[in-house]
Amino acid sequence: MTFTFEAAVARRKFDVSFSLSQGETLAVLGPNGAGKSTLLNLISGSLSPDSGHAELDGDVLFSAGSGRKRVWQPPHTRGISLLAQQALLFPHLTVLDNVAFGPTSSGVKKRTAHDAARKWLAEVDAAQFERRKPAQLSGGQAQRIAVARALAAEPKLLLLDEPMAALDIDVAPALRRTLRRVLENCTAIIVTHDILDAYTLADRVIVIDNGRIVEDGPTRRVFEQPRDPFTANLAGLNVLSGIRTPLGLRTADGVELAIGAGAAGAVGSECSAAIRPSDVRVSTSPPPDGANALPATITDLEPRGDLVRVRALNFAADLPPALVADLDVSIGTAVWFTFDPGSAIIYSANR
Ligand SMILES: Nc1ncnc2c1ncn2[C@@H]1O[C@H](COP(=O)(O)OP(=O)(O)OP(=O)(O)O)[C@@H](O)[C@H]1O
Repeated sequence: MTFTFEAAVARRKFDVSFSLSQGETLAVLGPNGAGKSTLLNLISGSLSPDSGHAELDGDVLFSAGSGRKRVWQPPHTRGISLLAQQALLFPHLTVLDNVAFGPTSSGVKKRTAHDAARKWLAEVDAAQFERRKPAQLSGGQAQRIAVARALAAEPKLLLLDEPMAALDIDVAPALRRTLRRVLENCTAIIVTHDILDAYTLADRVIVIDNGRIVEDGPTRRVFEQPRDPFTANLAGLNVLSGIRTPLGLRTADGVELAIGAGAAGAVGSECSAAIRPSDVRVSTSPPPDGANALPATITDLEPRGDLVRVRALNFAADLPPALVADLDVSIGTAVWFTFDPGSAIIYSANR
């Protein structure tokens, strides 16, 4: 089973293509308005592209554009289930009938559909709720039932639209554990704003910005070696981009930085370096040796746990509050960020 997708929607400035292998779980991340819902809508069939072509397991979902024979498969024949932020259960049906709904409407006998529904309810640890009506369930319980209902339809591709977003923070981890288990046997695409969802559920990540894919790769690599500022911010890393030099890299502003670790392309090629904000120091005068010093102006000071994030336009340092007080810095103060060569990792921009 493979899924191939290519679609453009001009009025939304959306132009994305990618493919997915059998059993792969792909996380889709990106800022608000990036095009994540547009992507899910195109795949599930609630939106039609201006041009493009998508195939699931050899079955054409849509085909449009010049030189292509127009194909449009309605949502219910695509072999795709969508799990939304809200459980959206049928209020008048019991939990069992809600989960059996997919199999029953595809012509399976009621008894067989109920057997399948019980199997899926057990799979999501919700067997005890089968006689209840949706109004008698908590948000977390209802979302479990929605997972069972989505899986009972035996989709070739499961779409998840921020499935944890509407849940209380204390029930999300249990649902995340359930999803981790059931997604092992599924091909799935999960839209999320949460890096933890991507780390725990996805083999691969794409980041969409302005309707284009700006990152695509295995989850760990994308977050450890981000190319895009949005991804770097999500991963809690500073990323500097520049040209590879024998010592490290030279930024576009001409600052020469020594970087001790990592592998990058040839001298003169484009590269990036990632540095944790907790590995960055701040001083209010230029360091005497001038090494690895980035001049900046503070744009923001924000509390982060027991540290304070001292932020400039594209760079940040996490410092203890007492140190921030000693430095006597505030928004608008000119500072120098410094870091040890060994605390940064360099990598090729064309990974
Ligand atoms: N119904 C619509 N009609 C016209 N344009 C739309 C419509 N829905 C979204 N858009 C536009 O398409 C672009 C992509 O929006 P989309 O909803 O796909 O982003 P998103 O990544 O899902 O954002 P969010 O994280 O805020 O949900 C945006 O520029 C948005 O304004």
